[in-house]
Amino acid sequence: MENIKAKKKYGQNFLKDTTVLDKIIQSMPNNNNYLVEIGPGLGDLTKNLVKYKEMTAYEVDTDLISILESKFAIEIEENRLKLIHTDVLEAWDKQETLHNGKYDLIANLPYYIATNIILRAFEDDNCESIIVMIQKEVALKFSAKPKDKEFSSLGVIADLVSIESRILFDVPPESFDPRPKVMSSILYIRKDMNKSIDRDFNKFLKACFVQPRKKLSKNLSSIISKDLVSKYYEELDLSDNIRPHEVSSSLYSQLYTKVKDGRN
Ligand SMILES: C[S@@+](CC[C@H](N)C(=O)[O-])C[C@H]1O[C@@H](n2cnc3c(N)ncnc32)[C@H](O)[C@@H]1O
Repeated sequence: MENIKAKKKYGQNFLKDTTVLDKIIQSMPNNNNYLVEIGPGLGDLTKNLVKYKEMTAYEVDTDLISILESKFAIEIEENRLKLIHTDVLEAWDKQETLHNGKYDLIANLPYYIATNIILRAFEDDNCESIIVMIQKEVALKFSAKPKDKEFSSLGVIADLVSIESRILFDVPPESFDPRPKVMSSILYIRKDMNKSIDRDFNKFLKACFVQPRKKLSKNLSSIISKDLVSKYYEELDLSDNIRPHEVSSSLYSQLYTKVKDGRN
């Protein structure tokens, strides 16, 4: 590895296993979309991606930016790679999209903000596919289906915005330098470009799953009155004993519409 110390605060675990790098490249969707990478790090994944497509990479770490600028001087000069020095979440706050045109997001994400990044990518209307390395435990949540024990607010949202969401393969700690403490997985999500999610829906879901093993009705009564809970349960034909992970995504969507309309 270059003479650089990985920074914990930026979630830096550099992917060094070339077999895994090849497998990520093989997982790239076969389409004409532009590519966006978040956190190119030392550029090992970037080097492989830029061979196939024009792309933009967002990196927050100043030290890495100067390494990347000299490593990819030719690609930057030829406009095949655009390197943007910023916190990607701030970029999303400013411009709502990471690219003005349909794109796929490919990244080995910093674990400390991986969930936020995926949720932001769901809201970004130009982002079609998401192929990201994240902590396995979080990948299981995003790919879980109703009745799975991992089914949570993240599974509901992923289910509602996507045509497909699944784990492609696992990656062990030995594939990185430095090694993370946890197992990682590559998560693949193909969004349904006709669907979009109301930002407050996520807050509503968090309340529904606040005590995941308790009855959903109990969690709901912290945001609406018990009378309204009973009314909506009757209208949607929900059993009083139902637990949050047993409710389908479409029922959550209907329940949210009722709660929202009830407030207006
Ligand atoms: C897990 S490392 C992956 C590095 C490289 N892509 C690889 O696979 O070896 C995460 C990368 O995200 C960068 N990063 C962390 N927080 C970021 C943020 N808020 N915005 C943009 N990049 C960020 C880190 O500096 C680091 O380069």
